[in-house]
Amino acid sequence: MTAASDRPARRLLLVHAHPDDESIGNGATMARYAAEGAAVTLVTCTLGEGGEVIPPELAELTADRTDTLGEYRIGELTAAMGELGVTDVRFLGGPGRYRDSGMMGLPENDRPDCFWQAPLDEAAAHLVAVVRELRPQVLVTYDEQGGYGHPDHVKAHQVAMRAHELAADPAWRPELGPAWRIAKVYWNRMPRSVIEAGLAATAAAAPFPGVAVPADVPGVVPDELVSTVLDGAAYAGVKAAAMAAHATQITVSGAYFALSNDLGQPLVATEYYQLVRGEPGPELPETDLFAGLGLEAHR
Ligand SMILES: CC(=O)N[C@H]1[C@@H](O[C@@H]2[C@H](O)[C@H](O)[C@@H](O)[C@H](O)[C@H]2O)O[C@H](CO)[C@@H](O)[C@@H]1O
Ligand SMILES: [Zn+2]
Repeated sequence: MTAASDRPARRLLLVHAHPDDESIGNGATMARYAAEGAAVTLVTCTLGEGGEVIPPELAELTADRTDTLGEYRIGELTAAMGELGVTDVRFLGGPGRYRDSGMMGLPENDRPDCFWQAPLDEAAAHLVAVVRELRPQVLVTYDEQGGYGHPDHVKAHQVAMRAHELAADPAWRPELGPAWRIAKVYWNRMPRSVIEAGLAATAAAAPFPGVAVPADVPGVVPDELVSTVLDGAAYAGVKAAAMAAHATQITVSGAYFALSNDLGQPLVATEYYQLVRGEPGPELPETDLFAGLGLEAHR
């Protein structure tokens, strides 16, 4: 167990479904807090084995050919985290423990080894062990829809929220370490006005054959649900580089990006959140995930 004096004062835990989600949703946030000396830990729940592959020269990696995309995406994630300065990167239950479940409704959803089929408390126990080891004050994950309905995103939400609850219960699995209550939980959000303006700009610039619609973008909500706005302008470059490192999944073109569906989206450095557990800081919208925790001196 790390002594309290050896831990950074501010500790942030992010839970994501696949390699690439962290850079798309939180790249600037992760880079900021890493640069400020906070502890930033990423837990990714699958290796993304079921993904499509953009570069033709890597096409044989897919599940229906050599089925080596998961291993390859570990390398992409390592490179992306190097761009952000994030050094603590973990896979839930260890690399390959839970396999990518595929898009909702596909036969992959029924594989016994996929994340969607994982028993909730079994998966949550792996995360409770991380929470009780690290003692983060802030947890970031997706909303109940997993942002856009992908089964691994929905499950990542369920596991993160369940682990938040169980980690704080001293009677639950005490062998996983002393209980720890994470003070603040945030869901990734995108204000509707921001994405509508960004998609209009994308359509005008036309960097890709198509343009996404708001329903394609994770976590879109009415602006008033956003509690926290992190201006990541200073980290826009490293966020773009981290996204580009996930080259099997993402193509970056200037201020825009596209997934393998070739539908352009704005690459936004300001990142938005909704506080769903814990108390907000004194000023709204918050501009710091640790606002209100008395840790301002540790920036
Ligand atoms: C951002 C994200 O969650 N990507 C997932 C997603 O990938 C999408 C999927 O392959 C879809 O069929 C494509 O049209 C879309 O462009 C992709 O982004 O699902 C994959 C399979 O579960 C997953 O590996 C990928 O990380
Ligand atoms: Zn994903």
